[in-house]
Amino acid sequence: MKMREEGKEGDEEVVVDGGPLFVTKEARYRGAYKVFASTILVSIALILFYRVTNIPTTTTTTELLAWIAMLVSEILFGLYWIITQSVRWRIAFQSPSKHTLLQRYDEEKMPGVDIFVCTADPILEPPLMVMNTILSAMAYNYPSNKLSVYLSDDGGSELTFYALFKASIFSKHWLPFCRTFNLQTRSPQAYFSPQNYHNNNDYNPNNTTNDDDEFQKQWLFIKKLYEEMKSDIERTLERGKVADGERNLHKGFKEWSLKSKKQDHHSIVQVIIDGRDKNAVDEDGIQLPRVVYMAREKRPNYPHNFKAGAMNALIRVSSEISNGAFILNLDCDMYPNNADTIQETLCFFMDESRGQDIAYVQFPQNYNNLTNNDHYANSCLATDMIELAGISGHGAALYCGTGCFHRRESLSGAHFKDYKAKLDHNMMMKMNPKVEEEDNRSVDELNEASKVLATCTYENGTLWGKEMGLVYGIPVEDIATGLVITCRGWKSIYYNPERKGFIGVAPTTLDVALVQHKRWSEGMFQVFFSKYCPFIYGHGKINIGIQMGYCVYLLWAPLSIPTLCYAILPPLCLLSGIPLFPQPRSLWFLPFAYAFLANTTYSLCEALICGSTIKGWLNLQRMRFIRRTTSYFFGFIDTLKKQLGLSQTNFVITDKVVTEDVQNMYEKEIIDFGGCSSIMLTILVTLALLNLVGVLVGIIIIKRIIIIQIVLSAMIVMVNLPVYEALFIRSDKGSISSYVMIKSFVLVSLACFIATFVI
Ligand SMILES: O=c1ccn([C@@H]2O[C@H](COP(=O)(O)OP(=O)(O)O[C@H]3O[C@H](CO)[C@@H](O)[C@H](O)[C@H]3O)[C@@H](O)[C@H]2O)c(=O)[nH]1
Ligand SMILES: [Mn+2]
Repeated sequence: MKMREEGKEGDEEVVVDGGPLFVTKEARYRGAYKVFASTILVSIALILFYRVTNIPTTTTTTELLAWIAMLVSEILFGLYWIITQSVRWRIAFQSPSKHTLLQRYDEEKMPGVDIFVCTADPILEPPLMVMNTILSAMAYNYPSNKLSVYLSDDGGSELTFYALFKASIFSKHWLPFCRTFNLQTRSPQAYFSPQNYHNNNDYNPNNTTNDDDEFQKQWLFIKKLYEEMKSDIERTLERGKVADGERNLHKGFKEWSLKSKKQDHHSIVQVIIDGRDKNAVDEDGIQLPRVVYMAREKRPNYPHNFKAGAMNALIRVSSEISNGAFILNLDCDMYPNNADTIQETLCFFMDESRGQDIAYVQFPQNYNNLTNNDHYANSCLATDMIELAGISGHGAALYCGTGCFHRRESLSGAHFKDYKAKLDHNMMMKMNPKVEEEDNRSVDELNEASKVLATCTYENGTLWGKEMGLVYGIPVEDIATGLVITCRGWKSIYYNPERKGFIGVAPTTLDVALVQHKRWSEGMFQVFFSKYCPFIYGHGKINIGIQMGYCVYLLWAPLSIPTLCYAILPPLCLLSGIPLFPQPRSLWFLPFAYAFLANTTYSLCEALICGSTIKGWLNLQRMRFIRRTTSYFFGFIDTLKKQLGLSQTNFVITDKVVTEDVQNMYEKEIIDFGGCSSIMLTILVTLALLNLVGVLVGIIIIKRIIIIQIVLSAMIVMVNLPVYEALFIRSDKGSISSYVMIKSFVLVSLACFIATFVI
């Protein structure tokens, strides 16, 4: 097949053999979806019409207020529903063709790729886990002289440095092993886990025949080496410092000879494996990729801007050392799970006709520790398979902070039109891409030259964090940065391949899950409130579908308000006999029933299509309720506080360590309420009890006019069954304390008293 393409500049024609490097397909049945969505839109309109035309005029002010609160809630729910539509109109799937890429470009023409791994705390993020990410990144199926792996350590810890040093030694055996047996899973921990042998075709001792002696021997040997590295790293972590004897093994340890604290130390850059060194080879004599350790300078009176600050320092340091044309950004727990991912991704960037304007390629976040029914709803199946692909249908992707490949120029701040002009200029001048001059500096010189770029003062008076690099001041630096890049005229790709590209660790306690969602909802609402609000900042720059797509997430926090209204007002009004919904006999009942049933059925079907179970879907409904009434609510309050200048941006790191009893509870899919903050639990329990009382009272004094309220409260009771269990039946560590129970009882009694007797 031949593809002809008009050269954009002049009359030159580019003729490419073998077709494009990737194709985009759109999902079918979108027309049917639009028809369905219009019926819901009609029912929303009818509901609002009913609310407005039936405002109670002859009754008490309380009733009037309750009615107005319901009206406002329904307006907000309705608006949010409308916002979530654009991501369901045009769902795009991408398929790259790496074989075409490999035919067209040989190794020499492949661009440099720099991989950034961020870690921040050796206790919350165990160095062994981080090293598994590093090792699988080093083991990518990619010419090693074009590959550099950077570890940013915001913990500034010699323990992490020690682990990296150990991993660099182990890699000399690990990389040849991966290559020889063509493994796909290249994180040693994942490869050696029993699970892997179950669901992977990778060469392994269980499915090889007897004549594979060589493999068996190697496997045992490598496994032993891995176990040794693991115990060295873990022993050192337990001891809390590197043994004196081992400090002499690498001169980098000298950096810690002065007293240095996590938040107070000078900048450290150590090239651990020098990609140019002819002696830096693995056991097969093949060149190793470059490995660099960086801990940027931290001083108590300098804001360090969390992960965004670390990334920006990495951008600068890497530009000094390797200056790869593409950058892969990984959280320390997200290990590469497919050895060919780089080649697949380059298909997007290097496609002759559509590649130029692509700034980044984002992969979905996947986890390897989910339970069957995913009881903390960590997996976001519909988000990954539909919503993000839906934004992609409009030509953009959300940058989600990990599992994302960037073009160096766009991440550093270039506008697409400037980039394009430069590119066209170079083409016109028939200039070859600048041939990199051989860098003759020694490792020590490189370290020293790079250190300067990672100091606290380096960014003073520069545009870093504003116009350059990742955006500062927002806890979801990733989302904000992606939006800014998109508004600079770049396109981006969301790619969800069949074999997962990256796999990380999902929260295993309710507390961690809720704290994470609080940071996200708060951060995203801050984006909405900031100058980056997609409707304003993006106006005229990105299409409305993308603007709406961003707001699906940016508006999580305010969604807490109508949800709380819906969870509090109906049961309270039940107690005082105030009807808030039309009677079942009235025709107005229909739009309410339809909107509810149709939406629920749709969401269930969508979840099942995306691979969820029915129980998993129910769990998602529960977690949504819990998140909206706690995490999002606090995210909402804190955003307002921040707008008023009462609080500052914070970043609570997700704990990635799992103790044994937590793990046991998690595997049995029992919700661990134990560690949750008492105020979040009080809200949860109060709402659960209030609705329980509502249902009971409703059933006793059953009146037709309040049937919808009873059903609504009954739904909330159903969703909250595990809460009652943790209150009244369980007595383990993960149950709810009697302190919280008493507080909530008092609150509910007070509310009931007021509702029944005062109103
Ligand atoms: O001061 C900091 C804080 C965090 N991190 C790193 O940032 C990453 C993400 O932190 P984590 O606690 O795991 O947060 P998550 O909620 O799991 O992360 C998601 O959400 C974040 C924004 O809220 C993004 O930065 C992440 O990329 C995205 O995966 C980790 O590798 C951390 O080591 C730093 O490097 N420096
Ligand atoms: Mn994480």
